[in-house]
Amino acid sequence: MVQSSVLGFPRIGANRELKKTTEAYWQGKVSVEELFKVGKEIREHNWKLQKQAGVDVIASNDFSFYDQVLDLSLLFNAIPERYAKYNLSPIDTFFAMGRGLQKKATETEAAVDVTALEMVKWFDSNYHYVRPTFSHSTQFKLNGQKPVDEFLEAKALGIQTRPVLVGPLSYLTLGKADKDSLDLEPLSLLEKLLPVYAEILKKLADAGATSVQLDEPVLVLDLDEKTQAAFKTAYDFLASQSGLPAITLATYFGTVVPNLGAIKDLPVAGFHFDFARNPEQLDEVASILNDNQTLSVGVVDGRNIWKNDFAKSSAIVQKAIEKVGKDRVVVATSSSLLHTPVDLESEKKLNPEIKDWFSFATQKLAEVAVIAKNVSGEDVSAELEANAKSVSTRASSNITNNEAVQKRVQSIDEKMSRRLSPFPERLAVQEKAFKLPLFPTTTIGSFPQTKDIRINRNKFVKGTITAEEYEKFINAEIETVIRFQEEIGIDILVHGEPERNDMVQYFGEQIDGYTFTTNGWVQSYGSRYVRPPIIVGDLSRPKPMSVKESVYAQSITTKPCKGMLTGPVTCLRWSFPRDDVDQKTQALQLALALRDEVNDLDAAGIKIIQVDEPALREGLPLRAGQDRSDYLKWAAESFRIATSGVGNETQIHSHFCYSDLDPNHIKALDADVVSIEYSKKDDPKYISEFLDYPNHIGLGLFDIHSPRIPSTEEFKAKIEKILESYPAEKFWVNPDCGLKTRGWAETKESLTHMVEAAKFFREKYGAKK
Ligand code: MET
Ligand SMILES: [Zn+2]
Repeated sequence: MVQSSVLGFPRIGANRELKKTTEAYWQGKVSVEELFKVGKEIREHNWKLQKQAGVDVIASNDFSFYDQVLDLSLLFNAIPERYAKYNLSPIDTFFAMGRGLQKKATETEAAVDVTALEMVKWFDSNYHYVRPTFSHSTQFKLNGQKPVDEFLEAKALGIQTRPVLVGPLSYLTLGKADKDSLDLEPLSLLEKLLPVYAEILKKLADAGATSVQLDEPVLVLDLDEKTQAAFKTAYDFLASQSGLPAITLATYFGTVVPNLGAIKDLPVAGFHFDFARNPEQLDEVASILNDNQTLSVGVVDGRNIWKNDFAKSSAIVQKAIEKVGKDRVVVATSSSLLHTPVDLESEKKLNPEIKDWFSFATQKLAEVAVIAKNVSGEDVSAELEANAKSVSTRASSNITNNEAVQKRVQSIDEKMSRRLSPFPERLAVQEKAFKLPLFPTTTIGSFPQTKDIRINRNKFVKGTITAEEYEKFINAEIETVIRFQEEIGIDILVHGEPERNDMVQYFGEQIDGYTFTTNGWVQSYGSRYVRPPIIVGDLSRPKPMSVKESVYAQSITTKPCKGMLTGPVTCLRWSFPRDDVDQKTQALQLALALRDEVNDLDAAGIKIIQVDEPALREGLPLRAGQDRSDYLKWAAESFRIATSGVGNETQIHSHFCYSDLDPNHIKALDADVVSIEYSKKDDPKYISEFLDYPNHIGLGLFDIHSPRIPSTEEFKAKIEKILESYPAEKFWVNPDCGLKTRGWAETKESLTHMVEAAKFFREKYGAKK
């Protein structure tokens, strides 16, 4: 019998239990015991679910209260001194590293004030991991034994699991040197790190684990020779230790072929590869296996929601079987299912025709099991037949096809993606029109999404308040936000986005060709989950989407107020895209819809329009090469199509966050002003990369992921430092990102301090002139 395997299951709980208790814990509303209890319930539920679905190899340690990479930093004691010094409990240290912590002193405890570690996108997904941060003083040692505890928990239920850990090379490569140790190369820590890996693996073996999954997704990136060679060092070392569990080395999200040299001859028990994304790598990866190594064939896609095509997947697995034999093949999900919603069955409102095309994490469990049975020769003809029917109905459905949209994409001409005049000319016109001071202050768009806002939105969705009542409520929210900004002296206002449940979903709901879930939550970072809309067909905008709110906001203030839109690439990346049409076509369809919206805003008198593209970087193909340059071209083209229908006097802004942005990627967008995440960078090298960026930039001055309030002095010091190398006349003052996840109290204080600091420099520089 061919085995089935799942590399990891969503840990948020079927009803977002994890979010609810972690947030309650942070607010001091539930005890740490309650927090741990809920974690345990989620894990147990997930394991049982997988067992019942007939999955043979079930992961443990795929659970985390925040992030699985941060789990390792805690486990290996990679805790920078600025956190360690407070002697918090392990879980509180963990949360402090993940989200920062600011606490007033009490009679028994000292005050705490520390920012979060850097958070970065997990490969090309919208999941964010907390970047391991090393310094010369990092002392790896085991700090707790979470993987063992969770293994034992499953074992107590009678479920033998395969613990999963990020492997040593990925852990180090995804990390960085801390500010105080910038000359430190993470990879140089390998020798010190390996014994700690061996120690935890040994403990797992002692607890009864016979195999472990070590995730080495960095193998799908471009790796230098040194890193490639380090695989041999690391896995030889682990193989030389006695009594460790058998290791399956797992990669996903791409092809490993360019790095085959790194894994050839590694003394591991088996490999896992992503064949959902790169089926063509089969021949080459199979050729490096020795006679005993197993081949885990990832065919059930962990990154999308489309029903698996059993015939296609079975054929891939069959081919693997022909190469290495039945007993060495395992049918698996392509990656952890972390990136998919938990259960399709909780969707009660989906059009049944469309619902039949989908498969969420829970359904994917059954899919791996069925494919495994099928290739083992068991009779699953009923399942195969039903599956083939769903797949063919979707292909021929008229929900997916809209001829008018297809024609419009075909007729896009080059002029549509060019602004009227080059930036310097636009700038001259805009300076006259807006008369902005030096260091203009602005925010990224959203203001706190209060409980009141959510309650009223729910009432409106449920129909317990009328559209008029809801509009009145939203307008009052907008007014509050406008008055606050006026009061503290912000220069370019925003309306605060209170009407938006989410920056992509809000637009998706108004674009034909999209569909939505009611409970399809996916973890984005920590306790922040998103409900990605699903692109099922050709995309078009039947009517204006955001004009009403923007016009209202502008009507109640004399200061310029930005119109706010989500860009085509971000709409695409933060949705589940179609898998039957290429991404470029989907982006161009979105670009045309947004172009109509930008033009409508402009015509309605909104003269500063921000089109956010925070997902631009994450969509970048993971390896350099043709795919990557093609992507950059169509991504920039989509943005420019969306924003080039307006005159020179209209100022186009864009915003980018959560990523290591390369200024070259954003140049081609030709936005007049961009804002980028900067608060956690603090790295002069990074500024210098932006020096020749011709247009204006706001370097984000504070971390909106953390409730921490920077003082005016802190803002001043930051600005001062930036001004050492960055020209004042191009410099805008703003936070890292939108404030929707923050509370009002900290938002007010932080922004007030930010504006005070900007005013200070305005005076200082004004005096110089
Ligand atoms: C993740 S980028 C967010 C941009 C959006 N305008 C906001 O302020 O929330
Ligand atoms: Zn942002």
